[in-house]
Amino acid sequence: MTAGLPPDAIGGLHEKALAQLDPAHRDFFEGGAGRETALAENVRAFGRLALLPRVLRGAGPPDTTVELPGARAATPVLVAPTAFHRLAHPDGERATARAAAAAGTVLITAMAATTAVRDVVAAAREVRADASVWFQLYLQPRADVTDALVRRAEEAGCTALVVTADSPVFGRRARDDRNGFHDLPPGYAAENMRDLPGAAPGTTLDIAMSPALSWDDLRRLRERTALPVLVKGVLHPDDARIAIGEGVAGLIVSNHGGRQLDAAPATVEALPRIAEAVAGRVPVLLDGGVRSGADVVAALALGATAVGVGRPVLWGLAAEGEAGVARVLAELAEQTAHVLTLCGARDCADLDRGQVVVRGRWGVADR
Ligand SMILES: Cc1cc2nc3c(=O)[nH]c(=O)nc-3n(C[C@H](O)[C@H](O)[C@H](O)COP(=O)(O)O)c2cc1C
Ligand SMILES: CC(C)CC(=O)C(=O)O
Repeated sequence: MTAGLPPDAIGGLHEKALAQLDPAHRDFFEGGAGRETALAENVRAFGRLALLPRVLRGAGPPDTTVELPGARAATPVLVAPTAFHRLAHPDGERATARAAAAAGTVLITAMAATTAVRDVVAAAREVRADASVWFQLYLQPRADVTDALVRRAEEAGCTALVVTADSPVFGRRARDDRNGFHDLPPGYAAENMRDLPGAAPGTTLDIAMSPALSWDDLRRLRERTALPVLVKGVLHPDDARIAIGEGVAGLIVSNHGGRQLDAAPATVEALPRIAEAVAGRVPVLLDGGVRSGADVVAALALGATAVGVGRPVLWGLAAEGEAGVARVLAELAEQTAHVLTLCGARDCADLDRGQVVVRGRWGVADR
């Protein structure tokens, strides 16, 4: 179990998941790139932050709904895209989709899902007719493959596309190397990759990553879809400005949960400069290391419209399937509402940057 996690519902599910998962799959879900510095820092950076509550504001119970591209969410906690849910639980992405829909939040389903996007959206819509599912996309060097994936996401009923831009090459993950875990085991497949241009009928294509991709490819995508396009994996303020110039509908500040560039900063440390560069023109989301309602509220105060959670959802899924994911999402939503109330906030936007301070570095020295 990760050091420092409190013995709460999420911590309990984490422990249970670790005990139940096949060790190679556990390492795939838990691990990061290189020395796992970015992975650890994402969590630690939140731990360095404290919240300054406002008092006697007559705020009443907070309204936690957030407006997002192609979605209205009941809570600012979204499900970040993660691969291979059927390795965590036999119900896989369907279980995650049902729990996210029941929580009234957005599931960003992964291109590397072990369930086809049409089945993921159908599972979500069984629970809630207006459930929002976004499709996470790695732009493929073959444009006809990207186009086919986008058509699938559109036909399935996804309401936005999330282009992951932080993966010009696959991150080097020591745990996976040690375990020889580089492919899905027999009986599992990246179902979205089946029957694409260039694949023999019935077979799946490998997901390609390419350092040759550029903003031109993103522009090409935008010209071919009416769906809002968000870019995930932005850490540099200049990239945030370029993305806005390219007409993106939103940005996700992310270091891929510490699984790509290990030298990347903690996402919550990158957030204020991105929020400044964006200046409210599009929603800025963040993922990486969010483990509590206080983390969510700190990110909101620093300029995020909403956050994504990756591993905690996988812990819930591995431990208890749909019910486990539901518990994780309910816990984070409740904690968020509670912390907003304690901070005197009316809603998720009723916070400001001055309410977040760095522990040990705020106080006498700053006055
Ligand atoms: C097991 C695992 C698989 C992931 N797969 C993807 C993926 O296929 N596409 C993607 O854009 N991000 C992927 N991510 C990154 C997440 O979307 C997200 O950025 C990260 O998990 C957030 O950090 P957290 O796990 O600390 O919440 C993955 C993360 C994990 C842990
Ligand atoms: C299988 C990969 C494409 C999924 C991924 O992005 C990750 O493991 O971080």
